[in-house]
Amino acid sequence: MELRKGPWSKKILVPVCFLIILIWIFLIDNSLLLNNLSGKSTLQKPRNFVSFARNPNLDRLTIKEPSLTNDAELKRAKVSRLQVVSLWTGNNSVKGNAGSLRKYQILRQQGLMPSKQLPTALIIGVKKGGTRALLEFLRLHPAIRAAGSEVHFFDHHYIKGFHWYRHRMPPTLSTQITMEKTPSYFVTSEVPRRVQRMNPAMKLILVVRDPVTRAISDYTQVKSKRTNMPKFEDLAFLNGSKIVDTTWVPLKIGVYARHLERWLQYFPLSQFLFVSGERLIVDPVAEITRVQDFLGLKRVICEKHFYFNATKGFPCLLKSEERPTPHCLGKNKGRSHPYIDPVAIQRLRDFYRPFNQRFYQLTGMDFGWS
Ligand SMILES: Nc1ncnc2c1ncn2[C@@H]1O[C@H](COP(=O)(O)OS(=O)(=O)O)[C@@H](OP(=O)(O)O)[C@H]1O
Repeated sequence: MELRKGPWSKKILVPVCFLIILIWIFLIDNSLLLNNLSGKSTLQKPRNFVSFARNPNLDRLTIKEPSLTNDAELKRAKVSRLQVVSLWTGNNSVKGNAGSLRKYQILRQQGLMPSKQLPTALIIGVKKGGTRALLEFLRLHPAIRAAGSEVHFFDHHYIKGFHWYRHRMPPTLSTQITMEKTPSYFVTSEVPRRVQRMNPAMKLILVVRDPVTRAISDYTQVKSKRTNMPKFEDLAFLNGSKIVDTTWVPLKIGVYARHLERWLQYFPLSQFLFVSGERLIVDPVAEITRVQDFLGLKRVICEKHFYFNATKGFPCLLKSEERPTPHCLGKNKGRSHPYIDPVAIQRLRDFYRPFNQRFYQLTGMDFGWS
């Protein structure tokens, strides 16, 4: 049928064309956005953490789809295909710039609402081991979301219940891992049983550091907040003798084997990853790679995220969840330590030696503390 020419047909044709172009732009835009959200990231199988050797094939491993037995699982599987999206919002609520709000709009249209979940991985310690550095580095991964501050649920707030705990967590998608770090968990006797009761499959990450330097670091922290702090040597040995005061908490924490033995009554070794606090400083990527593998995540965090700050003497981040510019951890991380009598240090090394050896035996890793 021939379309009649004239001013009337122009009046219809122009808005119709305009409308078609608008719809077309909208569809293209959304499909691009959804492609981005659908994530090219592939989850990996967790692997045996004991080995330091890297397996290049791991990059291509994918988690097998579980057998789908009912509608709910089928729905979940569909959802899991829309993989990782960064939920970097800087706080616990789903706020953000126009771009991220738009992402959430699209996610909602897909029936994907981020929600707060209980953690499935914990950094349990040790205090002054480098736990903050590890957590901040891990937060660079779009599939990891972590509570910003120490939650202390399993030691201080257990009575408040799982609802309280879950509420402290950031919102996540089903494909993201929720985590938190509270270094006192490792040394608090009730914690392993409580964690096991909540989730027997919990992944447990322990950052360890030479127990002598750890104790000095612990002491330095307390000293920075207190005036008239006795000397380290006076606290570490009983009444000016050569006998180590094993009741002094900064020294007790360093008997890692004892604490680990307690945890091993509740969790198999395969659920632990032991991170070297020393290596986290000299080669952060090596340690972060092990953690990503342990968590079954794609190796996203790499050399390009770090730079070495010579003034601070530590690796720092080029950008992070909170800040788009290069920055280091706070002033209270990487403090200089006071002078300690080398004789006292040697005595402490002798004290820790058998416990360290036992720890190496238990973990299957030699951390090289002399
Ligand atoms: N990248 C980077 N920047 C700064 N500091 C770093 C880093 N990596 C590891 N560390 C070491 O982390 C030590 C503090 O450990 P934690 O974060 O576990 O301390 S705390 O338990 O949370 O208080 C801290 O101990 P001190 O050196 O005694 O301050 C550092 O040695």
